[in-house]
Amino acid sequence: MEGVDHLADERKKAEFNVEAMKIVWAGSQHNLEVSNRISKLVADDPAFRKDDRTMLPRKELFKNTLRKAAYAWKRINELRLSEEEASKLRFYVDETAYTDLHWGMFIPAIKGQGTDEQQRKWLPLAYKMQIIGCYAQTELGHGSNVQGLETTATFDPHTDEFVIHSPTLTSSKWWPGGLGKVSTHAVTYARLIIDGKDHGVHGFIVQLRSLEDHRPLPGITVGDIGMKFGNGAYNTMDNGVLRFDHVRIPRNQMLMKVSQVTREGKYKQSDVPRQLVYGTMVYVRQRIVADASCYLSRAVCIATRYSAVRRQFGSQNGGPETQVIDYKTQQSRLFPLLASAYAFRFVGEWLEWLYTDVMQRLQANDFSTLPEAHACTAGLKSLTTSVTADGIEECRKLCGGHGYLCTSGLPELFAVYVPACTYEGDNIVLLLQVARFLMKTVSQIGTGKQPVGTIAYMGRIEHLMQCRCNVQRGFAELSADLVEAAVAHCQLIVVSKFIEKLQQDIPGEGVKQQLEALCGIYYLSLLHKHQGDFLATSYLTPKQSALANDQLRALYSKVRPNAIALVDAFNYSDHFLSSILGRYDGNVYPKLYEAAWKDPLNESVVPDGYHEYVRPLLKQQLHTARL
Ligand SMILES: CCCCCCCCCC/C=C\CCCCCCC/C=C/C(=O)SCCNC(=O)CCNC(=O)[C@H](O)C(C)(C)COP(=O)(O)OP(=O)(O)OC[C@H]1O[C@@H](n2cnc3c(N)ncnc32)[C@H](O)[C@@H]1OP(=O)(O)O
Ligand SMILES: Cc1cc2nc3c(=O)[nH]c(=O)nc-3n(C[C@H](O)[C@H](O)[C@H](O)COP(=O)(O)OP(=O)(O)OC[C@H]3O[C@@H](n4cnc5c(N)ncnc54)[C@H](O)[C@@H]3O)c2cc1C
Repeated sequence: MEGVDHLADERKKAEFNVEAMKIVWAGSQHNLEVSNRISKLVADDPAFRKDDRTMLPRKELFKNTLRKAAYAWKRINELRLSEEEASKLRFYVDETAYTDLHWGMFIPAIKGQGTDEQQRKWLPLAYKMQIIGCYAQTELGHGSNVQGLETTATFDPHTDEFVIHSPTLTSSKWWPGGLGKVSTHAVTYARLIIDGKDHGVHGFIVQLRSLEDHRPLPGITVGDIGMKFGNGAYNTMDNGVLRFDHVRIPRNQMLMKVSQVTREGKYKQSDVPRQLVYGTMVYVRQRIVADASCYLSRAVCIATRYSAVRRQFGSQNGGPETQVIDYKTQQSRLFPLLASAYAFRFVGEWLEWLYTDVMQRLQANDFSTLPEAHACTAGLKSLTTSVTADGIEECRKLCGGHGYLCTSGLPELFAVYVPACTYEGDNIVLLLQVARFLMKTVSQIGTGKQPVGTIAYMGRIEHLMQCRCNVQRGFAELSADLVEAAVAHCQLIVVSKFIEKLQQDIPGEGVKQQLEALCGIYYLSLLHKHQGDFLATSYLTPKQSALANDQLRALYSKVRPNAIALVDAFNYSDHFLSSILGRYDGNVYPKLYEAAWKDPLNESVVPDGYHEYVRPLLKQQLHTARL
């Protein structure tokens, strides 16, 4: 029924102030106000329609994305939106586009690795979108191993230029978003060669296409790498391939904050760690962690609302069947994901703080916290994206058959999100970085160096203090176990940041109690999942393990009446969710029925192809039957 809130009874059960929880989720009253305003702006504008996305053929889909990106830029300028508002607009438009790489990687790379002079030259052009850039690092044969890149940038002292070249097929740049069809420029990573000596990988600004007619410049071969997983989803992005045939660029287009090449061809290293060349990746990993809670909460919102609408079995005396959300099995799959969405929100806030702190220290030439920042961004990126990708798929299953329909919103959400486990660092490769950091810490504890920050706890573990280990010995052999240790370390960070959040003043009736329950669900469900490890290492007795499980079930019951209100607190509009199963009013069945008839296949009663391919079969059967 139109206009009726089918979830109204559920909402009445809430034991906390939902408006106050919205503020906690948004981060502040101000953030909530901006979110509300920009979300409405997008939802009310038919130019941002997205319900047809999974039906469009690639070329049409891509053109549509170009139109939306241009329109979004026009609105940002017309309405004089601030950077914060513009980035919210991007969030609510909810469509991956070349602009993500322009704003999210090209500009940060120039800011992080360019000299002041280079920033003065390139940033104003990029900010006005008079040039459009991408981040061209990965190659056909090399992704995770950045030091293994093959593209070369050879200094020519006669002309004061670098010659950018792709010496082999495997050196072709492959994957960069925005590269395939749109970018005019790329921050390109290549091996710096001076006088035959290889100085390793550095970043260079290279123009790819003419600013007049958009054609590739001489020596450049560029195009899109083809369709990716899922309908709609990441196919709005032009991930590209790029080859250089001795392309010349002026010397001052090497990004020279970390190291420089002089007019005479001398290589000079600044007094900063070479890892700053990887700085853009650290920035984006931190952004990805913040985003994980958004994607997971979307899926959880859909699955929770639908689980309250859906009924199966358990009818008493002809009454209604049981809401599937009341089954403990459903709760044990759904509520830990609900708790994870909140947990990732808070750890994302903390990571943003950590990143800002590290950047301020770098300005003052204090590089001491860089290794921890790298380990935290890499590890949390890996943990949160893996849990979120798996969580979206679990939410699809929680919605039964209807979750498989594109109109549930879940298939596209999964398809667009799952590459986050790979891009910006394969999740296992990143966990190995964390493991290396942990092993290094252990090796230093023995020498009396007290660990601080997120690894401070290691200094309090008795047997680690006795440990005398070498970072590399046995590392490869034990790497699968070390990856598990790295995940456990990251989980500890998430849990401790959730607990720290609870120690803050949190206004709003019942809000803190709900967050305490969710925090309990988060760590107890982890404890339950890994109880074998805890029992094997005698950190828990079987009795304690059983008690923890009892407590977990009790918390599910505590959260159950609040479940709908807890997902309402995410404050997502129906436009943003783009899911019939996740509709705010729970009016699922009539809308599913209505949507089916809008499918292009139902435009005609007799489908295209019937007369060519079906009718002849039927005729043949009639003929055979008569015989
Ligand atoms: C006003 C209008 C506004 C409009 C608004 C629009 C807003 C839109 C904004 C959108 C914003 C953001 C979204 C961005 C979009 C995101 C889309 C993502 C697309 C994807 C992009 C990519 O994938 S880019 C390519 C990413 N590639 C990788 O991640 C490669 C992974 N590999 C590596 O990082 C390295 O190779 C690896 C670390 C694995 C190994 O490196 P190597 O040099 O070989 O190092 P090691 O020998 O192992 O280590 C040496 C020491 O260095 C330390 N270390 C390594 N990395 C780092 C680092 N990053 N930082 C600091 N330190 C590091 C390492 O620990 C070792 O230390 P030790 O002390 O010697 O042990
Ligand atoms: C949608 C999407 C967008 C992207 N956008 C960009 C972009 O804008 N710019 C850009 O430069 N790149 C981009 N990339 C590329 C991306 O960064 C790489 O794909 C990523 O870094 C992983 O590298 P790889 O593909 O080489 O994987 P590989 O390293 O080849 O991984 C393959 C397998 O090997 C394993 N493996 C690799 N090394 C080790 C090891 N040392 N020990 C144990 N196991 C290992 C991995 O765990 C994985 O299972 C994008 C990729 C995708 C999918």
